[in-house]
Amino acid sequence: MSEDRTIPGYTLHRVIGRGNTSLVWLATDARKKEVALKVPLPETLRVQEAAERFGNEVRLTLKFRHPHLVPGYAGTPFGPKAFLAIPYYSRGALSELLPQLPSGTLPLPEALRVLADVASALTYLHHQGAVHQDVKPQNVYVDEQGRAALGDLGSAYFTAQGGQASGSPFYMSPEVYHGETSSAASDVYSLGITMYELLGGERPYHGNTYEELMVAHLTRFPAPLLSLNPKVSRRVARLAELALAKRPHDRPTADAIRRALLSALGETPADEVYEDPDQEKEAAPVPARQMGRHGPQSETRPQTPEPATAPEASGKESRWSLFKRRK
Ligand SMILES: Nc1ncnc2c1ncn2[C@@H]1O[C@H](COP(=O)(O)OP(=O)(O)OP(=O)(O)O)[C@@H](O)[C@H]1O
Repeated sequence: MSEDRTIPGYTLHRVIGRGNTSLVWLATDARKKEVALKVPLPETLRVQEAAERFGNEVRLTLKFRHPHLVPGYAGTPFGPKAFLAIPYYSRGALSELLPQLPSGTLPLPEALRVLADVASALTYLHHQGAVHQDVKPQNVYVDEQGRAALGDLGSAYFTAQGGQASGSPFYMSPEVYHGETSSAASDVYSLGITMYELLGGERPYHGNTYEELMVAHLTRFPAPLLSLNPKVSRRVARLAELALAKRPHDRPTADAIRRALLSALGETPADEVYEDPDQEKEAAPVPARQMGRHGPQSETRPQTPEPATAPEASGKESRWSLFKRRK
């Protein structure tokens, strides 16, 4: 990515991050509001799988609306003008925030809150029939109020439409290591690893290579979370351990984890209610096949991308309704 890139409507200030796919700029929009602009790296545009991944992130980020998913303000999924505008989180990703904290970890109530927010985002995605596939602290952003948003939808897809299983080796479920299709339960496994990291202070499995990590995820069992942090409630610890079950159907749902985390915070969990999810799914099917970073190469031609520069804060995009409490 050349650093002289211009994006109409934005003033680019400085580069704040660089991932495998994109360069991230601090920018201001026409109203002088700070935003983060993700712009694909030149190599991303050259490699079809990487370009599809960026395009998928743009399309799904603009599509989904939930208070704990990083929202998309505007974007163009494909081509030399591709970009994605999202909120700027001054503290960076959670993985970057943790080492800056004196204890290297969040105080328990803040960790429970962040995890409850991520579990809430997953509950929403799973309710929509989608899987995230890359849940990890590198993809969680925490705002100044301590509320978390899950980002990086580049690997996400609707299960009904099919997609390529993928993930990050420290967080990837046994079935994905086996090359099987990922499901909501695979996301729950990655959430379980993240729970260990935030509540226990360390990841449950270690390894220096992909193979070592694969062996650990497939054959080992985690230490009891309470032995790492006795302050965690029994119910939350039990669910974190169950989230790491080797068999997907033995794992709890993201919603069960969300409820346990909120209960541990002393709150009465409300049901999450969403507006017309079927209409949403049918409204804009996503050609997100064969997007994986660890799976076999695509044999499927991607569908023709639709132009998708979304108006910023159009007012029509909020399909999510606030949590409602049900008896
Ligand atoms: N909204 C944001 N606010 C502040 N910093 C951000 C934001 N988005 C990304 N960053 C910074 O930019 C870095 C790279 O972003 P990210 O990891 O999303 O890049 P990517 O190339 O899209 O992802 P991947 O490496 O998974 O392909 C992050 O680690 C973080 O430091």
